[in-house]
Amino acid sequence: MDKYEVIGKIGKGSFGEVSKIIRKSDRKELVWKEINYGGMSEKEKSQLVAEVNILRELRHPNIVRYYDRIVDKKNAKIYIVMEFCAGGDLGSLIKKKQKSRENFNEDTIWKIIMQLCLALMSCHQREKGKIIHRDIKPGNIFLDENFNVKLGDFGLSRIMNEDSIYAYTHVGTPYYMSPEQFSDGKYNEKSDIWSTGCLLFEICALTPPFHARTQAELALKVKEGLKERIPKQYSSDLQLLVNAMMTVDYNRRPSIEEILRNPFISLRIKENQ
Ligand SMILES: CNC(=O)c1c(C)[nH]c(/C=C2\C(=O)Nc3ccc(Cl)cc32)c1C
Repeated sequence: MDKYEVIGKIGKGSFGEVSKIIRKSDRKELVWKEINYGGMSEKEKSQLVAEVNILRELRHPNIVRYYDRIVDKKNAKIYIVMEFCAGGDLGSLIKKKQKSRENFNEDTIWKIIMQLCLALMSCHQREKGKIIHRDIKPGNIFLDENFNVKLGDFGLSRIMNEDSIYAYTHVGTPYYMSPEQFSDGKYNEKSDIWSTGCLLFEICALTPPFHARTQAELALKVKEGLKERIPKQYSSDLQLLVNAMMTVDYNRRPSIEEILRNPFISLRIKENQ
């Protein structure tokens, strides 16, 4: 713990508090996420260790970089040290745009979604077995000082799923839950594609694709898949991509490889690289 100086809390990550820290050896700005494993079963604890080990090996410019972990046995806490993203989370940025009624320009949207697709590809195609995120949402995507997009909490959410007591510490309507998850709780890499489609819709429309007062109502709307068009200022390419990613039947929903093979997508990647 004394390798780092704590600056202060900067956010409530999905499964624990995030604080900004400074590494004393080189004054590098970092963050750590504090996870209290006190109430965890042995199974959950070993799953947490497995998830952190997966996080350690993920190296991609669009995935939040893992640096270190500290286990504080006395207080039953684990601190996961990760890269600092000065731009904060995409959720806050969307809220700001909503307030100022200012839409993202189309080029920025393509840059964001392409980086996310590249992050997803590196995890869905991982040779040691695909990693599924399960919790893609604006609050889990971070921006660095150059507006590069970083997917956070990769893999951690696998242990913190609905049957974990920790899953309910973070509230919020599951706006991005896929039809197959609502139907039979089945989750696969196509579910990450659905959530990314919902995210793309929200970046364009500055509001989630489905609104409901109850989860039951949300489930119905999601399974119907009926949503508004994205604002007409955007190209049909963008609308086509949202529609493809939000295909209700996951067997017909494109894989990340298919999305990145699509000409109007791959062209944008080349333009933005
Ligand atoms: C108001 N909060 C912020 O502006 C903010 C900033 C500048 N950074 C963050 C969050 C993270 C950050 O900077 N790096 C992170 C790595 C993993 C996770 Cl789960 C979160 C972060 C936040 C929430």
